Amino acid sequence: MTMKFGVIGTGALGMDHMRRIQQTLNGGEVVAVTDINPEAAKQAVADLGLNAKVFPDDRTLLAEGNVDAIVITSWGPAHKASVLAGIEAGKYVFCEKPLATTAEDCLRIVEAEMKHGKRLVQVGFMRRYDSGYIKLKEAIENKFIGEPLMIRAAHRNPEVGDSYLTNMAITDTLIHEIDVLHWLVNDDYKAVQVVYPKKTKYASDHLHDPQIITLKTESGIIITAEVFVNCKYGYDIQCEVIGEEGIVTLPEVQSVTFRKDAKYGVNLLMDWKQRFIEAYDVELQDFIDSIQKTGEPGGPTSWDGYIAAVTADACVKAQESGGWEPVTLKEKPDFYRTNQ
Ligand SMILES: NC(=O)C1=CN([C@@H]2O[C@H](COP(=O)(O)OP(=O)(O)OC[C@H]3O[C@@H](n4cnc5c(N)ncnc54)[C@H](O)[C@@H]3O)[C@@H](O)[C@H]2O)C=CC1
Ligand SMILES: O=C1[C@H](O)[C@H](O)[C@@H](O)[C@H](O)[C@H]1O
Repeated sequence: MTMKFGVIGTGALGMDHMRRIQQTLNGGEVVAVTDINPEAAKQAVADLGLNAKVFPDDRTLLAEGNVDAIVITSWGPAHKASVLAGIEAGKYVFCEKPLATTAEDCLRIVEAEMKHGKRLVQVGFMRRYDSGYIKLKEAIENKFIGEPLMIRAAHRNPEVGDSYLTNMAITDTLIHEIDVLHWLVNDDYKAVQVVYPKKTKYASDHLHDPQIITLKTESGIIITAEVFVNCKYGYDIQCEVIGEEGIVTLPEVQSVTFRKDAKYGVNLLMDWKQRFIEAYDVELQDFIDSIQKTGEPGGPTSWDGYIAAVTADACVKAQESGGWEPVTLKEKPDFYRTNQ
């Protein structure tokens, strides 16, 4: 049975997801699209050769698009309304990060999904599907390094534009580490702190860059995560878990080693789109397969989206205060207590 998708937001990632649904994955088809820029939606249909109808907005698409599921790849502030509309219509929802821009709005989504009575929502935290992070999690779960004690992470972009603001280092960029790192060690965050090292000359006047975020978990693990979005040299994601008996490190991106012009080295990526390209495929294929097999998506839930939002809120507060800020989560509902 082919899953009929409606896509809300036909920009960069929307195009990527439509392309993978149509050309790479099994069991899905894009039959409806919408964008606040209607020309962008029409162009997407033409460029991808879709047999899809363009709708004026998400609600009309849900009402008339004859879809089984929606993919939300609009701007973050628009996600909440589309997620709630999808749940109200009883449709499955794949929502790109963030689930919503505030913890309060994530709770509204949690309440709506629980009221509906079964899980409909998967959040696009694709690093959980990356083979490197999966290998890290397996090593930790198998006690290969003993108990994890510390994590050192780095999220580096070659450069960002003037529209990139200090808080986006948390809400847009670190949000990936916020989700994947507590999943990695199966622990909750307790408190966070942000410090600003010496600023790079390549950062806009208004932007603190780099930033170092320290996260403390309930079991006492200390995570230091560097966000450096004008590092110039490449798009570089690092993660090292230090345990009682050893260390496990996220594998480097595969590249040929070269010897040329009296140099020896490897190529680094410059574009985030390539770094987790397989994980994007796997997360969406899992969304399709899990729904067809169990009637529910199997990936990161609305509750994971809530955890990320609460933690991000604390980090943004810590950017201002310079001190430790608590991460205070509500009790996890049984509705979301499934093995992931
Ligand atoms: N998982 C990941 O690694 C990544 C996730 N993202 C997330 O994906 C989402 C989209 O990001 P990009 O594609 O880079 O942005 P983009 O700006 O390229 O595309 C967003 C599109 O959504 C449209 N849009 C905005 N509000 C809308 C609304 N209310 N209804 C319908 N369309 C609307 C815009 O017109 C635009 O065409 C963001 O939430 C972003 O955080 C983006 C990059 C990577
Ligand atoms: O979600 C993303 C991308 O996946 C990159 O990892 C980040 O660097 C970027 O800021 C954000 O849009």
